[in-house]
Amino acid sequence: MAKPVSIEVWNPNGKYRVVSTKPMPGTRWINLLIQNDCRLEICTEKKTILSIQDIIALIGDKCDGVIGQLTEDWGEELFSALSRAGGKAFSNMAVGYNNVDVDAANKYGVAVGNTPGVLTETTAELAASLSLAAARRIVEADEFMRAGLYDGWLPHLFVGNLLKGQTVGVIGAGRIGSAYARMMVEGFKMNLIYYDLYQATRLEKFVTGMLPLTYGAFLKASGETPVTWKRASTMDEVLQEADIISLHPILDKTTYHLVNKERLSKMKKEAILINCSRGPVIDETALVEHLKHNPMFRVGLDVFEDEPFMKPGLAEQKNAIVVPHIASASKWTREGMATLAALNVLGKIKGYPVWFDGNRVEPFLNENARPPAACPSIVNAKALGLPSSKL
Ligand SMILES: NC(=O)c1ccc[n+]([C@@H]2O[C@H](COP(=O)([O-])OP(=O)(O)OC[C@H]3O[C@@H](n4cnc5c(N)ncnc54)[C@H](O)[C@@H]3O)[C@@H](O)[C@H]2O)c1
Ligand SMILES: O=C(O)[C@H](O)CO
Repeated sequence: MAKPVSIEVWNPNGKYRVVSTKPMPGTRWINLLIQNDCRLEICTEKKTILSIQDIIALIGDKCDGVIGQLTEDWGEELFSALSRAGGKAFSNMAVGYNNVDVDAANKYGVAVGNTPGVLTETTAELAASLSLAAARRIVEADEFMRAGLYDGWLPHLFVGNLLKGQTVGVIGAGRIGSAYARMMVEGFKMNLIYYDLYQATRLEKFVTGMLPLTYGAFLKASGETPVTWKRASTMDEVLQEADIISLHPILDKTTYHLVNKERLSKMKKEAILINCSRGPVIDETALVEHLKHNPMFRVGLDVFEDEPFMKPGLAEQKNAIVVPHIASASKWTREGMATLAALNVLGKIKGYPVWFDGNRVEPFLNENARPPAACPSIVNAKALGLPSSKL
């Protein structure tokens, strides 16, 4: 028998029972659910990561849908419990869904939602922030200053890397990887090399394409050296050529330990590696060793292999900047993620179709208009045979 978990209840007489495993930012998501006849139960338990048993207790005997978090292990046990309770929808409040066993969800006919698009720029901005902080050694310099060690300007004090004219490498040039690439190319006039399984046509066009308004054409017209781009045919090409490399693929079997000991050794000695995707994309133990032996190599990490923990030795490395998985943490984005997650669950409960393009979710985010009668993004829509619509 599962232990009861503390909850806050909204609209107790609502017809549909929806559970959120965490309080989420903003109120729009709450209002949208209760205005649509949902009884909403928000888990207020103090511990950060809920266990499977906690979530089973939250689901209870009758539950129409759950909004959950990337820290939860959504597999056979939870989807069977949700299905037994009559549930048909689950949404992660995240774009990444490597914590979800989609095959198990398919088996129980549960739709799985995620929250693409709304976090693209925010996440890319954190990757850009980490790139700058690592290149200019901002965290080390801040610690030095606060420790009272600054006793005057010196020619060698905290010398870092100039970005302009250097090469930025992007691995996984999807929504976030492309947004980051644009920021670094446009903001710092860096040349671009990227690796992805697919061609990032819009990104390539942005950098140099033939249209009069592209960035490359603009630089040329202003008498500046145009930036260049290259699609690498192997990931190793990016590792060897780039001065800063930012990782933005999904986490799956093909990207687990994509950056390992051997690949680290192919990177330039003074390169910078940024990870705002998922921790296991890097072999973190190998990274710690690499940082120890290459003091001029720097990393900026938002995600970790055994989150919330770091591998032994990482915290002691001065050439590592570490932040606690905050890449999507801007107010607008987090409120938008909550809205998309709630609308995924609500849409399925109401029998709405699935929105035609998870890259164009803006209509759901307009606070002054009623959102489209659709689920913004359901990752297993095809497997479940759910109809899609532009409305
Ligand atoms: N740190 C954070 O807070 C944070 C925030 C948002 C997203 N993320 C992570 O970033 C990921 C990407 O998000 P997105 O919206 O850009 O997704 P996306 O699907 O638009 O982009 C992912 C890209 O990775 C590419 N890819 C897949 N397998 C690859 C491989 N083996 N080698 C190279 N490229 C490969 C895909 O082709 C795609 O272009 C998410 O899945 C999530 O895990 C993290
Ligand atoms: O996948 C995601 O969305 C992030 O990790 C949290 O924003």
